[in-house]
Amino acid sequence: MTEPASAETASVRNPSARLIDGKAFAANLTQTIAQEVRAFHDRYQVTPGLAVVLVGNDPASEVYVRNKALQTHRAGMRSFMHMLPETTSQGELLALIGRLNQDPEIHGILVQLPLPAGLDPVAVTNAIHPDKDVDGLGEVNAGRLALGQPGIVPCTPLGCLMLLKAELGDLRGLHAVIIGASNLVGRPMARLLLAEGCTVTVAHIDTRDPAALARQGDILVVATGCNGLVRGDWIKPGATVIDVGITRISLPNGKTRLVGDVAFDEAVTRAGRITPVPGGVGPMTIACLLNNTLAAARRIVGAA
Ligand SMILES: Nc1nc(=O)c2c([nH]1)NC[C@@H]1CN(c3ccc(C(=O)N[C@@H](CCC(=O)O)C(=O)O)cc3)C=[N+]21
Repeated sequence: MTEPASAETASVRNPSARLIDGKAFAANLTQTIAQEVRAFHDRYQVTPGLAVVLVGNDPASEVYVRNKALQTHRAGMRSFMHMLPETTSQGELLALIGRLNQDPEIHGILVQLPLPAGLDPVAVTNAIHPDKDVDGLGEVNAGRLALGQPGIVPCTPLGCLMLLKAELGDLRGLHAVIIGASNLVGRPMARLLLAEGCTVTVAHIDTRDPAALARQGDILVVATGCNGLVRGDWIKPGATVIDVGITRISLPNGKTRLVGDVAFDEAVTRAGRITPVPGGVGPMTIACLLNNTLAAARRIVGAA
Protein backbone atom coordinates (compact mmCIF):
# COMPACT_ATOMS: atom_id res chain seq x y z
CA MET A 1 0.00 0.00 0.00
CA THR A 2 1.30 3.46 -0.89
CA GLU A 3 0.15 6.60 0.81
CA PRO A 4 -1.46 9.34 -1.26
CA ALA A 5 1.31 11.70 -2.41
CA SER A 6 -0.24 14.69 -0.64
CA ALA A 7 -0.26 12.98 2.75
CA GLU A 8 3.36 11.82 2.32
CA THR A 9 4.66 15.24 1.34
CA ALA A 10 2.72 16.82 4.19
CA SER A 11 4.44 14.53 6.68
CA VAL A 12 7.89 15.15 5.19
CA ARG A 13 7.54 18.93 4.99
CA ASN A 14 5.79 19.15 8.31
CA PRO A 15 7.45 16.81 10.81
CA SER A 16 5.53 18.35 13.70
CA ALA A 17 1.75 18.19 13.66
CA ARG A 18 -0.42 21.28 13.99
CA LEU A 19 -1.94 21.39 17.48
CA ILE A 20 -5.73 21.54 17.61
CA ASP A 21 -6.42 24.09 20.35
CA GLY A 22 -9.56 22.70 21.97
CA LYS A 23 -9.17 25.04 24.90
CA ALA A 24 -9.33 28.16 22.70
CA PHE A 25 -12.15 26.71 20.57
CA ALA A 26 -14.13 25.89 23.73
CA ALA A 27 -13.54 29.37 25.18
CA ASN A 28 -14.94 30.92 21.97
CA LEU A 29 -17.92 28.58 21.96
CA THR A 30 -18.60 29.36 25.64
CA GLN A 31 -18.58 33.11 24.86
CA THR A 32 -21.07 32.62 22.06
CA ILE A 33 -23.27 30.52 24.35
CA ALA A 34 -23.06 33.23 27.06
CA GLN A 35 -24.39 35.80 24.56
CA GLU A 36 -27.19 33.45 23.56
CA VAL A 37 -28.02 32.79 27.24
CA ARG A 38 -28.41 36.55 27.80
CA ALA A 39 -30.66 36.93 24.75
CA PHE A 40 -32.69 33.90 25.84
CA HIS A 41 -33.08 35.34 29.34
CA ASP A 42 -34.16 38.76 27.95
CA ARG A 43 -36.81 37.10 25.82
CA TYR A 44 -38.15 34.44 28.22
CA GLN A 45 -36.97 35.50 31.73
CA VAL A 46 -35.51 32.01 32.15
CA THR A 47 -31.92 31.17 33.14
CA PRO A 48 -30.82 27.73 31.90
CA GLY A 49 -30.09 25.46 34.87
CA LEU A 50 -27.90 22.37 34.94
CA ALA A 51 -28.02 19.74 37.69
CA VAL A 52 -24.92 17.62 38.16
CA VAL A 53 -25.14 14.50 40.29
CA LEU A 54 -21.91 12.96 41.55
CA VAL A 55 -22.11 9.74 43.56
CA GLY A 56 -18.97 8.79 45.47
CA ASN A 57 -15.58 10.11 44.36
CA ASP A 58 -14.12 9.06 41.02
CA PRO A 59 -10.99 11.12 40.23
CA ALA A 60 -11.83 11.69 36.53
CA SER A 61 -15.28 12.93 37.50
CA GLU A 62 -13.80 15.38 39.98
CA VAL A 63 -11.67 17.06 37.29
CA TYR A 64 -14.80 17.36 35.23
CA VAL A 65 -16.94 18.77 38.05
CA ARG A 66 -14.38 21.42 38.92
CA ASN A 67 -14.10 22.77 35.37
CA LYS A 68 -17.79 22.39 34.67
CA ALA A 69 -19.00 24.51 37.60
CA LEU A 70 -16.64 27.31 36.54
CA GLN A 71 -17.70 27.21 32.88
CA THR A 72 -21.42 26.99 33.69
CA HIS A 73 -21.21 30.27 35.58
CA ARG A 74 -19.00 31.82 32.89
CA ALA A 75 -21.82 31.10 30.41
CA GLY A 76 -24.40 32.79 32.66
CA MET A 77 -26.20 29.55 33.57
CA ARG A 78 -27.07 28.15 36.96
CA SER A 79 -25.45 25.02 38.27
CA PHE A 80 -26.98 22.78 40.92
CA MET A 81 -24.56 20.31 42.47
CA HIS A 82 -25.70 17.12 44.15
CA MET A 83 -22.80 15.33 45.84
CA LEU A 84 -24.06 12.00 47.17
CA PRO A 85 -22.17 9.50 49.34
CA GLU A 86 -20.78 6.26 47.91
CA THR A 87 -23.46 4.41 49.96
CA THR A 88 -26.41 6.00 48.09
CA SER A 89 -29.03 3.41 47.09
CA GLN A 90 -30.52 3.04 43.64
CA GLY A 91 -33.92 4.08 45.07
CA GLU A 92 -32.50 7.28 46.57
CA LEU A 93 -30.75 8.19 43.32
CA LEU A 94 -33.87 7.50 41.22
CA ALA A 95 -35.95 9.60 43.64
CA LEU A 96 -33.55 12.54 43.23
CA ILE A 97 -33.71 12.24 39.42
CA GLY A 98 -37.51 12.17 39.67
CA ARG A 99 -37.46 15.47 41.57
CA LEU A 100 -35.00 17.04 39.10
CA ASN A 101 -37.20 15.91 36.20
CA GLN A 102 -40.11 17.86 37.74
CA ASP A 103 -38.09 20.95 38.77
CA PRO A 104 -38.86 23.89 36.41
CA GLU A 105 -35.51 25.56 37.24
CA ILE A 106 -33.59 22.56 35.89
CA HIS A 107 -33.22 22.13 32.11
CA GLY A 108 -30.34 19.68 32.07
CA ILE A 109 -29.46 16.72 34.28
CA LEU A 110 -26.10 14.96 34.21
CA VAL A 111 -25.26 11.97 36.38
CA GLN A 112 -21.51 11.49 36.46
CA LEU A 113 -20.30 8.13 35.21
CA PRO A 114 -18.99 5.72 36.24
CA LEU A 115 -21.35 5.09 39.15
CA PRO A 116 -20.20 3.12 42.20
CA ALA A 117 -20.75 -0.66 42.04
CA GLY A 118 -24.32 -1.61 42.96
CA LEU A 119 -25.91 1.27 41.07
CA ASP A 120 -27.26 0.42 37.62
CA PRO A 121 -26.05 3.05 35.11
CA VAL A 122 -28.60 1.97 32.49
CA ALA A 123 -31.60 2.37 34.82
CA VAL A 124 -30.24 5.65 36.16
CA THR A 125 -29.51 7.17 32.73
CA ASN A 126 -32.90 6.13 31.42
CA ALA A 127 -34.64 7.70 34.44
CA ILE A 128 -33.57 11.16 33.22
CA HIS A 129 -36.34 12.77 31.16
CA PRO A 130 -35.19 12.71 27.49
CA ASP A 131 -35.71 16.49 27.19
CA LYS A 132 -33.29 17.04 30.12
CA ASP A 133 -30.80 14.31 29.16
CA VAL A 134 -28.00 16.77 28.22
CA ASP A 135 -25.47 13.93 28.13
CA GLY A 136 -27.56 12.27 25.40
CA LEU A 137 -26.88 8.85 26.92
CA GLY A 138 -30.43 7.64 27.59
CA GLU A 139 -32.05 5.17 25.22
CA VAL A 140 -34.34 7.79 23.66
CA ASN A 141 -31.54 10.15 22.59
CA ALA A 142 -29.13 7.30 21.80
CA GLY A 143 -31.87 5.75 19.63
CA ARG A 144 -32.47 9.03 17.83
CA LEU A 145 -28.75 9.31 17.06
CA ALA A 146 -28.63 5.71 15.85
CA LEU A 147 -31.56 6.41 13.50
CA GLY A 148 -30.19 9.77 12.33
CA GLN A 149 -33.03 11.74 13.95
CA PRO A 150 -32.60 15.05 15.77
CA GLY A 151 -31.95 14.69 19.49
CA ILE A 152 -29.40 15.48 22.18
CA VAL A 153 -25.92 14.30 21.16
CA PRO A 154 -23.37 13.17 23.81
CA CYS A 155 -21.01 16.01 24.73
CA THR A 156 -17.61 14.45 24.08
CA PRO A 157 -18.35 13.07 20.57
CA LEU A 158 -20.09 16.36 19.70
CA GLY A 159 -17.01 18.29 20.80
CA CYS A 160 -14.75 16.02 18.74
CA LEU A 161 -16.97 16.48 15.69
CA MET A 162 -16.91 20.28 16.06
CA LEU A 163 -13.09 20.22 16.14
CA LEU A 164 -12.91 17.91 13.12
CA LYS A 165 -15.27 20.08 11.05
CA ALA A 166 -13.42 23.26 12.05
CA GLU A 167 -10.10 21.68 11.01
CA LEU A 168 -11.09 19.69 7.94
CA GLY A 169 -14.35 21.20 6.70
CA ASP A 170 -16.38 18.62 4.80
CA LEU A 171 -15.64 15.13 6.16
CA ARG A 172 -17.43 13.25 3.37
CA GLY A 173 -15.48 10.26 2.07
CA LEU A 174 -12.76 10.38 4.72
CA HIS A 175 -11.91 7.13 6.47
CA ALA A 176 -12.46 7.61 10.21
CA VAL A 177 -11.04 4.99 12.53
CA ILE A 178 -12.38 5.04 16.09
CA ILE A 179 -10.58 3.09 18.79
CA GLY A 180 -12.97 2.30 21.62
CA ALA A 181 -16.63 1.27 21.41
CA SER A 182 -18.10 2.70 24.61
CA ASN A 183 -21.65 4.06 24.79
CA LEU A 184 -20.17 7.31 26.12
CA VAL A 185 -17.79 8.05 23.24
CA GLY A 186 -16.90 5.40 20.63
CA ARG A 187 -20.36 4.34 19.49
CA PRO A 188 -21.97 7.80 19.33
CA MET A 189 -18.79 9.09 17.61
CA ALA A 190 -19.16 6.37 14.96
CA ARG A 191 -22.80 7.33 14.35
CA LEU A 192 -21.96 11.03 14.06
CA LEU A 193 -19.10 10.47 11.62
CA LEU A 194 -21.22 8.09 9.56
CA ALA A 195 -23.86 10.84 9.33
CA GLU A 196 -21.10 13.18 8.05
CA GLY A 197 -20.36 10.79 5.20
CA CYS A 198 -17.20 9.20 6.59
CA THR A 199 -16.30 5.57 6.08
CA VAL A 200 -16.17 4.41 9.68
CA THR A 201 -14.16 1.63 11.29
CA VAL A 202 -14.59 0.92 15.00
CA ALA A 203 -11.77 -0.99 16.71
CA HIS A 204 -12.34 -2.29 20.23
CA ILE A 205 -10.96 -4.55 22.91
CA ASP A 206 -11.36 -7.72 20.80
CA THR A 207 -10.03 -6.24 17.57
CA ARG A 208 -7.13 -8.37 16.26
CA ASP A 209 -4.77 -5.79 14.78
CA PRO A 210 -5.90 -2.32 15.86
CA ALA A 211 -2.61 -0.73 14.72
CA ALA A 212 -3.14 -1.91 11.13
CA LEU A 213 -6.66 -0.47 11.12
CA ALA A 214 -5.57 2.77 12.78
CA ARG A 215 -2.96 3.29 10.02
CA GLN A 216 -5.79 3.50 7.48
CA GLY A 217 -7.50 6.40 9.22
CA ASP A 218 -7.50 9.88 7.70
CA ILE A 219 -9.19 10.63 11.02
CA LEU A 220 -8.19 8.72 14.15
CA VAL A 221 -10.33 9.12 17.28
CA VAL A 222 -8.95 7.35 20.34
CA ALA A 223 -11.21 6.79 23.35
CA THR A 224 -10.01 3.78 25.33
CA GLY A 225 -8.89 5.11 28.72
CA CYS A 226 -5.61 3.25 28.17
CA ASN A 227 -2.88 5.86 28.31
CA GLY A 228 -0.19 5.77 25.63
CA LEU A 229 -1.91 2.91 23.74
CA VAL A 230 -1.56 4.51 20.31
CA ARG A 231 2.08 4.73 19.22
CA GLY A 232 3.55 6.85 16.44
CA ASP A 233 3.54 3.98 13.93
CA TRP A 234 -0.24 3.52 14.38
CA ILE A 235 -0.80 6.83 12.66
CA LYS A 236 -1.22 7.41 8.93
CA PRO A 237 1.15 10.24 7.94
CA GLY A 238 -0.80 13.48 7.83
CA ALA A 239 -3.82 12.10 9.68
CA THR A 240 -5.96 14.15 12.06
CA VAL A 241 -5.72 12.61 15.53
CA ILE A 242 -8.31 13.26 18.26
CA ASP A 243 -7.20 12.00 21.67
CA VAL A 244 -10.18 11.59 23.99
CA GLY A 245 -8.31 9.74 26.75
CA ILE A 246 -7.56 11.51 29.99
CA THR A 247 -5.60 9.76 32.73
CA ARG A 248 -3.93 11.39 35.72
CA ILE A 249 -0.51 9.84 36.26
CA SER A 250 1.90 10.31 39.18
CA LEU A 251 5.38 11.61 38.44
CA PRO A 252 8.56 10.70 40.35
CA ASN A 253 8.64 14.23 41.86
CA GLY A 254 5.29 13.55 43.56
CA LYS A 255 3.30 15.77 41.18
CA THR A 256 0.65 14.51 38.76
CA ARG A 257 0.06 15.07 35.09
CA LEU A 258 -2.82 14.42 32.68
CA VAL A 259 -2.00 12.19 29.72
CA GLY A 260 -4.02 10.91 26.78
CA ASP A 261 -4.43 7.56 25.04
CA VAL A 262 -1.96 8.62 22.33
CA ALA A 263 1.84 8.65 22.84
CA PHE A 264 1.94 12.34 22.02
CA ASP A 265 5.69 12.81 21.40
CA GLU A 266 5.65 10.03 18.80
CA ALA A 267 2.31 10.95 17.26
CA VAL A 268 3.27 14.58 16.76
CA THR A 269 5.96 13.55 14.22
CA ARG A 270 3.46 11.61 12.07
CA ALA A 271 0.07 13.29 12.41
CA GLY A 272 -1.01 16.30 10.36
CA ARG A 273 -3.03 17.68 13.27
CA ILE A 274 -3.48 16.45 16.81
CA THR A 275 -5.35 17.40 19.98
CA PRO A 276 -3.19 17.78 23.10
CA VAL A 277 -4.09 16.47 26.58
CA PRO A 278 -4.88 18.60 28.50
CA GLY A 279 -6.28 21.44 26.39
CA GLY A 280 -7.88 19.36 23.62
CA VAL A 281 -11.10 17.39 23.88
CA GLY A 282 -11.70 17.95 27.63
CA PRO A 283 -12.64 21.63 27.42
CA MET A 284 -14.81 20.89 24.36
CA THR A 285 -16.80 18.33 26.36
CA ILE A 286 -17.72 21.03 28.85
CA ALA A 287 -18.53 23.64 26.19
CA CYS A 288 -20.83 21.10 24.50
CA LEU A 289 -22.53 20.37 27.81
CA LEU A 290 -23.35 24.10 28.05
CA ASN A 291 -24.49 24.04 24.41
CA ASN A 292 -26.78 21.08 25.12
CA THR A 293 -28.16 22.69 28.29
CA LEU A 294 -29.08 25.89 26.43
CA ALA A 295 -30.67 23.83 23.65
CA ALA A 296 -32.65 21.83 26.25
CA ALA A 297 -33.84 25.05 27.94
CA ARG A 298 -34.97 26.41 24.56
CA ARG A 299 -36.96 23.27 23.83
CA ILE A 300 -38.51 23.18 27.30
CA VAL A 301 -39.76 26.80 27.10
CA GLY A 302 -40.90 26.28 23.50
CA ALA A 303 -38.25 28.54 21.94
CA ALA A 304 -36.93 25.85 19.60
N1 LIG B 1 -22.08 11.44 32.52
C1 LIG B 1 -20.80 11.78 32.28
N2 LIG B 1 -20.49 12.51 31.20
C2 LIG B 1 -19.18 12.89 30.96
O1 LIG B 1 -18.89 13.54 29.95
C3 LIG B 1 -18.17 12.49 31.91
C4 LIG B 1 -18.59 11.75 33.02
N3 LIG B 1 -19.89 11.38 33.16
N4 LIG B 1 -17.71 11.35 33.96
C5 LIG B 1 -16.33 11.79 33.92
C6 LIG B 1 -15.85 12.00 32.51
C7 LIG B 1 -14.59 12.83 32.45
N5 LIG B 1 -14.95 14.02 31.73
C8 LIG B 1 -14.10 15.13 31.55
C9 LIG B 1 -14.49 16.26 30.88
C10 LIG B 1 -13.68 17.37 30.76
C11 LIG B 1 -12.42 17.36 31.32
C12 LIG B 1 -11.55 18.55 31.19
O2 LIG B 1 -11.98 19.69 31.24
N6 LIG B 1 -10.27 18.36 31.02
C13 LIG B 1 -9.28 19.43 31.01
C14 LIG B 1 -8.45 19.22 32.26
C15 LIG B 1 -7.71 20.40 32.73
C16 LIG B 1 -7.02 20.10 34.06
O3 LIG B 1 -7.69 19.77 35.02
O4 LIG B 1 -5.79 20.22 34.07
C17 LIG B 1 -8.43 19.29 29.74
O5 LIG B 1 -8.40 18.18 29.17
O6 LIG B 1 -7.81 20.25 29.33
C18 LIG B 1 -11.99 16.24 31.99
C19 LIG B 1 -12.81 15.13 32.09
C20 LIG B 1 -16.27 13.95 31.37
N7 LIG B 1 -16.83 12.83 31.79
